[in-house]
Amino acid sequence: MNSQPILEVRDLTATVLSRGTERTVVDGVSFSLARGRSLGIVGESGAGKSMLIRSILGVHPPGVTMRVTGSVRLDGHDMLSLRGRERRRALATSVGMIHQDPLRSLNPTIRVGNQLTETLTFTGTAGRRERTRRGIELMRSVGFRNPESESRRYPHELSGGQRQRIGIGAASLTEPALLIGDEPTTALDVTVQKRVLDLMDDTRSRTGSSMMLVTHDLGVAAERCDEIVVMRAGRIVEEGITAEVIASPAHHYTRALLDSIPRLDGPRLRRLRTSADGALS
Ligand SMILES: Nc1ncnc2c1ncn2[C@@H]1O[C@H](COP(=O)(O)OP(=O)(O)OP(=O)(O)O)[C@@H](O)[C@H]1O
Repeated sequence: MNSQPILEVRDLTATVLSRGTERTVVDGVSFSLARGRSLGIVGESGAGKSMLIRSILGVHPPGVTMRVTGSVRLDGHDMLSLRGRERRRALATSVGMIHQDPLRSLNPTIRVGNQLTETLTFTGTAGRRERTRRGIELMRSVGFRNPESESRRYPHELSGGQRQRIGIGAASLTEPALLIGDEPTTALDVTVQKRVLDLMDDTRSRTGSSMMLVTHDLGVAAERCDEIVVMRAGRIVEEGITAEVIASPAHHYTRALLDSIPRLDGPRLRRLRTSADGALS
């Protein structure tokens, strides 16, 4: 078995360039993720979690010019040196991406079954009949009871949880080495959140994928990930094995995030102070 980490990020720095000004949004980030393991990227809004993922994948926000330096080795690909078609091919075969709002990534005019199998068309892995069969099989595996008829629906005809199931199905279609969830359950209500996270866990056990889970919720990362990276203002302030970070957080910001996790047995919660309050450094 390949013992190389699935992802190795070294000194990654991303700077947004706009009208003669520069703003560093990811600042000297280094970490690695072993194959088969799961990593939670945690931090408040604006900490740089999404920009970190974008910089790793080389997918920048539309209309934004960015300079990215450092190195990213993903499933054997030297990501920062890849361009255009080569990069898209590396992403299509090695990475499955699950977004916060699957409506953003689903085409409203295409039936969900057809969208699911689009990736297979792109990677050229199967003929039309085989793709349809795989799409239906996949919908069943992500919890649809009547996939033959449900695959003919349009995205707006599904609930938020069902759409996220389609998102997870699409992300796992090619059994990628790395699944990335960018706040995949933030838009869902609590009971649906648990089912979607369970489905991601099941999918990982089926495909053997590693996982990066981006979330502002330390509780979710603590429950689902082997390791945690805590980000603040573009930097990593704490990282380690989940159980150790939770048992004895070294950084006061991690302690503040921990204090803000709702607990049924605990005292009333304090609101987490954010950078906007200016009190945490
Ligand atoms: N399109 C953009 N153009 C310029 N700056 C941006 C853009 N998107 C994000 N930023 C800036 O980059 C920094 C990091 O934002 P990022 O979206 O990565 O944070 P985040 O931790 O993912 O937060 P959230 O969970 O709210 O998305 C912020 O200061 C933000 O203002």
